[in-house]
Amino acid sequence: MSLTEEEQTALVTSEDPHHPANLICELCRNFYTLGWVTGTGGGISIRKEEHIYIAPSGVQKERLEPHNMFILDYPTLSYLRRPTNLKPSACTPLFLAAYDKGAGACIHTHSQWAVLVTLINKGKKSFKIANTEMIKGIPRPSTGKYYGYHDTLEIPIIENTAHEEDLRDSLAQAIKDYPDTSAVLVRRHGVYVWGDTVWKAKTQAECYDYLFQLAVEMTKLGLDPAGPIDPIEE
Ligand SMILES: CSC[C@@H](O)[C@@H](O)C(=O)COP(=O)(O)O
Ligand SMILES: [Zn+2]
Repeated sequence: MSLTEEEQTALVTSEDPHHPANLICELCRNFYTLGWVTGTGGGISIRKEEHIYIAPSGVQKERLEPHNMFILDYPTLSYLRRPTNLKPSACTPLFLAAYDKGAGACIHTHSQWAVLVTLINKGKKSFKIANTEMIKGIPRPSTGKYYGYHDTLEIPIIENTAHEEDLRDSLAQAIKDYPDTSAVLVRRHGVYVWGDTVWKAKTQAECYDYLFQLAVEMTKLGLDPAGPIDPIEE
């Protein structure tokens, strides 16, 4: 299905700040200030009905414009819009793995806290944290609710590859092996976080980044992020 130039332009032109083409630009500017998408790394993709919006590859994410966006028809995966002078993000196959899980949006950060938490868990295939308030910001699909304060949150860690797109199979496998997760850590690289909506993906990414930083700082203090609550001395 090929669209006319005018039809393609209409898909990325809107005054609505919540339009995916506008929202990707705004959120990347926000995420840049957090150190999540610096140096062209990281990004976000948003699904609107059968259209998936994807930013171009190798560009400064904090300087994106709505007319830079690629649009994929889902699930046919045919491009409805391909800016001629750009390539789609190398994260595209990984974003698609999240959409296959039913996501409404997927965020990829290069947060240093995500990288460090994979290093304090070197040799391990997952990161665990428990008994921490912000765990309650993460949904638990098997219960249809959210994790509780006393739950143990477990996030899979996959090994990085030379090229982003080569992560797809191991990320898809991690999603299958951890049905209650909404994030996959990539060792020495960053994290992918997805949510039912762009706002859930955003708040979940914020909760995860908080938990990653807390785990790193706890470990520096000799505390176990997945440890029990200490008894109160009478
Ligand atoms: C600084 S290079 C970073 C990339 O290799 C990759 O890890 C990344 O997250 C962004 O890929 P991109 O294709 O630019 O969207
Ligand atoms: Zn990356």
